[in-house]
Amino acid sequence: MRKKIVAGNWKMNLDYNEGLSLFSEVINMVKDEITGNQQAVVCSPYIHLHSLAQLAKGYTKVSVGAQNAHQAESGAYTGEISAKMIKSVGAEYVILGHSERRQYFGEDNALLAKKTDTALKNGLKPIFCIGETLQEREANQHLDIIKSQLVEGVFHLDEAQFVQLVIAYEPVWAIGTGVTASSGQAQEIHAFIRKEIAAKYGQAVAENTTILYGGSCNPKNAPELFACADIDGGLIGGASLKSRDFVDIVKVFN
Ligand SMILES: O=C[C@H](O)COP(=O)(O)O
Repeated sequence: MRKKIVAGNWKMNLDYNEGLSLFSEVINMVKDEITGNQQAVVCSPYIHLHSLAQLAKGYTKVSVGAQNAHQAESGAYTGEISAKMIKSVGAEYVILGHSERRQYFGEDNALLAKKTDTALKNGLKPIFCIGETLQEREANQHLDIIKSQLVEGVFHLDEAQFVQLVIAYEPVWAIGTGVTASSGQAQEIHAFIRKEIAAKYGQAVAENTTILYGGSCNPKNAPELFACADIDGGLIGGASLKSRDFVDIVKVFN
């Protein structure tokens, strides 16, 4: 049975104190309300990571992650943060390849392949994001785009490495727009992703890979999305900034 995960991506929001109080609320709600085996992951800005990891100690259903990591182990990269640093403060996950990193910071599949290698080498679990733009979908290129993101970004990994990954499908046109992919559209792509993983790593690996949906996911639409056979949770942006909404999404798997 593959792991169900709901990951919050705070993006560049919340100062230090705001982040700590939101996270404390999340922990308290998860402690009291989560009855299943699902995992809540909070991916915060770097400044919060150490404190959040301390607060999460002893709460096995809540983990902490970063939103990016550099591809190099260390060195003269002013302003950057390494995977080893992230791991050293107690984070378990790192988001890689988010469409905002691809769009605004020019991150391409080749760079993301290196970032994935470095994250894994340092014991972080990448939440590897893939997804097409509206233009690509309208041109009927979405399956090709998603396949190339997988092939060029993560299919160089051996099986032992690949099983550490979580994949997140985020159609770019659904991120922060209020337009969610329909459950049918999302399921179609998740099934496609699982089929590609099966072709590369075999059915057993594919069956055990957690594939998240992201893009305007909220407590209202999450139940229908998460009921789909190949959707194992969500990567949540805006709704993760409200403790009640985020935990209500986590609770879908109760
Ligand atoms: O990482 C999260 C996604 O970008 C989704 O963001 P959103 O829930 O605000 O649409």
